[in-house]
Amino acid sequence: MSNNKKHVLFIGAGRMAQALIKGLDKNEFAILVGNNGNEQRLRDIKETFDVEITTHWSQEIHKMDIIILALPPESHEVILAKLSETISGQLVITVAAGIDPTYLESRLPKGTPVAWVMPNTAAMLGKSMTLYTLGQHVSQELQEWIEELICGIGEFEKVTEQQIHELTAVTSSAPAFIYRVAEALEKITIESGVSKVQARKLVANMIAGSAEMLKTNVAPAELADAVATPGGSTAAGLEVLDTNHLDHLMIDAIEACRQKAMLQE
Ligand SMILES: NC(=O)C1=CN([C@@H]2O[C@H](COP(=O)(O)OP(=O)(O)OC[C@H]3O[C@@H](n4cnc5c(N)ncnc54)[C@H](O)[C@@H]3O)[C@@H](O)[C@H]2O)C=CC1
Ligand SMILES: O=C(O)[C@@H]1CCC=N1
Repeated sequence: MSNNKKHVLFIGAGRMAQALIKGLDKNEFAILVGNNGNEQRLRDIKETFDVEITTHWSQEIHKMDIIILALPPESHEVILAKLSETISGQLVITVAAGIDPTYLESRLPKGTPVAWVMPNTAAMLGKSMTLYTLGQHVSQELQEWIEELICGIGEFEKVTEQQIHELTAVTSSAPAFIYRVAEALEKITIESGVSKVQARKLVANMIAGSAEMLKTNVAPAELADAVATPGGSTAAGLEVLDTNHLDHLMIDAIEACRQKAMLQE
């Protein structure tokens, strides 16, 4: 390990930890991964991502610069209590829905620098849309570390604590909504007699192209209008979506995510 690398400990080795580990620049960060005792999972991660693992993470805290909590929200209480016994100024980051800097600061020693980073699973391809916000004790240098960490996994925006509470559903949960849409379209595509591979290519590239169009900053309604030739076929499909209030369905789905995240603290 080069001494110039920042030493990062992941506590939690599930899907989000793995997405982040895959996306992070190993030239910048020396990664150590621990969990709550699933040693096979740790061995798999070591083999897959070529990182270090530990079965006793609490003994490694003093060597770390950054600690990333990639745990279920409800596991934080216990882990933060354990962490408090050994921590001495390291930066603590959580990626958990509903666990904000105020929560972290109230359970860690006074003055501990903390941050809330909200990525999505596209981190594993360096394509996450990540939100972040800082606690009260994060220096300019530590903020730069955080941005170095998250720029490796995609795009990011600094927002307020309240905004992460509200927008986790959009940037981190809603990818699952898009995958549901993709699943339905793939099924329909396969019914036309193309192979699964062809169906994936058609649907994935259609969604990727649409995302690129959105990035041009033209309004979604205008983009939809441009697809819907007057008197043409697309308008008939849009009418079905509008009559069935796709927008209301989306609001309800986002609200359900928000309510659940609030209950998890
Ligand atoms: N999956 C996603 O797309 C996103 C997840 N998140 C957040 O990431 C966190 C983890 O979610 P996933 O990776 O999806 O869940 P997961 O169930 O795949 O992984 C959770 C990991 O935490 C470990 N763990 C649980 N309790 C522990 C404890 N007491 N000590 C040490 N390790 C413990 C488990 O062994 C497992 O490795 C959650 O807080 C979630 O809100 C945030 C953004 C997106
Ligand atoms: O489903 C969850 O609870 C996590 C948080 C946002 C995305 N996945």
